Amino acid sequence: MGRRPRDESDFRDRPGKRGSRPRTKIRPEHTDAVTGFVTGVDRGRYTLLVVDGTTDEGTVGDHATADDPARAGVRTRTIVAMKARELHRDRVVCGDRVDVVGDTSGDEGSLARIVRIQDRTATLRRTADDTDPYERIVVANADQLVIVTALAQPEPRIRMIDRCVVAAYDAGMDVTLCLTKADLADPTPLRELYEPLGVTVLVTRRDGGDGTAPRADAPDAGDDPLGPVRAQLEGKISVLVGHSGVGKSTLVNALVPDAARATGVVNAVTGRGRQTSTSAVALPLPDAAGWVIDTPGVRSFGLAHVEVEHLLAAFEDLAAVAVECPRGCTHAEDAPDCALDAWVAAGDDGTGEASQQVRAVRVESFRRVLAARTATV
Ligand SMILES: Nc1nc2c(ncn2[C@@H]2O[C@H](COP(=O)(O)OP(=O)(O)OP(=O)(O)O)[C@@H](O)[C@H]2O)c(=O)[nH]1
Ligand SMILES: [Zn+2]
Repeated sequence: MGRRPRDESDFRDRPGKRGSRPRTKIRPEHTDAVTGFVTGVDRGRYTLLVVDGTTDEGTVGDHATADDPARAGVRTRTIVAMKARELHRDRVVCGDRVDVVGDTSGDEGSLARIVRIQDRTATLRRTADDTDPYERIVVANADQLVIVTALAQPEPRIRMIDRCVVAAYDAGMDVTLCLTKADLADPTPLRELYEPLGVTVLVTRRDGGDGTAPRADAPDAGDDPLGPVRAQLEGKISVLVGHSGVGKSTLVNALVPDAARATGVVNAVTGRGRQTSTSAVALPLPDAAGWVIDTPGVRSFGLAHVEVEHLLAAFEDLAAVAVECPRGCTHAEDAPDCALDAWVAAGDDGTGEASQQVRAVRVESFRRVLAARTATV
């Protein structure tokens, strides 16, 4: 098993010619830095949210002590920043929390400086293709990947979904599968394929009313037609991916009423059209109930960097079993003496553990995404 290939964030760790002498002896402390939450990146200009400590009356309010501008209920203001030279080639991505100094007023024409990238909880990565060892971080610190897939028009592509699942689990993120266009096809087969993987499955359909807005395919949707979808997004940072035509824009526009305007703000700053932009953008859900990160440029993930053991770690029950595997076990279907097979064969031992069939489906599902890691699409 190879080491995880280096990416840009490892740049500073690279030993110099004379050992590990740091690049700069003394780094400025920047004790006056505030935390920014990166909501957009475009051509070296970063759109950030910072905590706005003042109230409407101009006095310092409770929010001054809040430290995370992405948290629900925190009052924020938008600023524009550039990367300080000391960050070298380190990439700042959507979802990052950064230390920012300089003019953080957000006034027109103001430009602050990002001096540090805070530790990331999750990093969603992609490579250009599976043979490319160079990986790029696409989004940082997201809680879940929401894979938007149409049940028809276009037809769902299992292999693509599996690959997204692998990328998310490798990143340390949860997975939600949002099946759209339930008015055209039955969601049951896909639900049965993904629930054993620990994936939350949501279903939406075209609303019978005005015909355009989607609604959740649940009997108890209540007043809010997208209630179950919103509940799954609440308080979280969710990355949405999906192929063209699956209804992702329809969904985002329904969830974030001023999504078009919000992305328009980014355009105003950069003078660049949304359609040609391939960078991710974070959109706030109403009532500060979480964030949706739209990824217009990301249609798939190269998985060259994903290690089997890292992926396995996302399947806690299987990982516990696999400690009994022979050294270097691939855990694939043809792996000799893989402990997962013995676990399935043992089935229900009368102690109330999962039955043989449930175990078999679980292992099969794991092996399917494991295979998708290296299969060509
Ligand atoms: N029948 C049906 N059509 C839908 C549904 N949701 C969206 N559509 C239609 O599917 C088409 C594609 O929807 P979009 O929201 O533009 O899809 P997208 O994934 O954003 O695609 P791009 O804009 O190309 O990235 C549009 O004609 C929508 O009206 C649905 O639930 N049922
Ligand atoms: Zn094994």
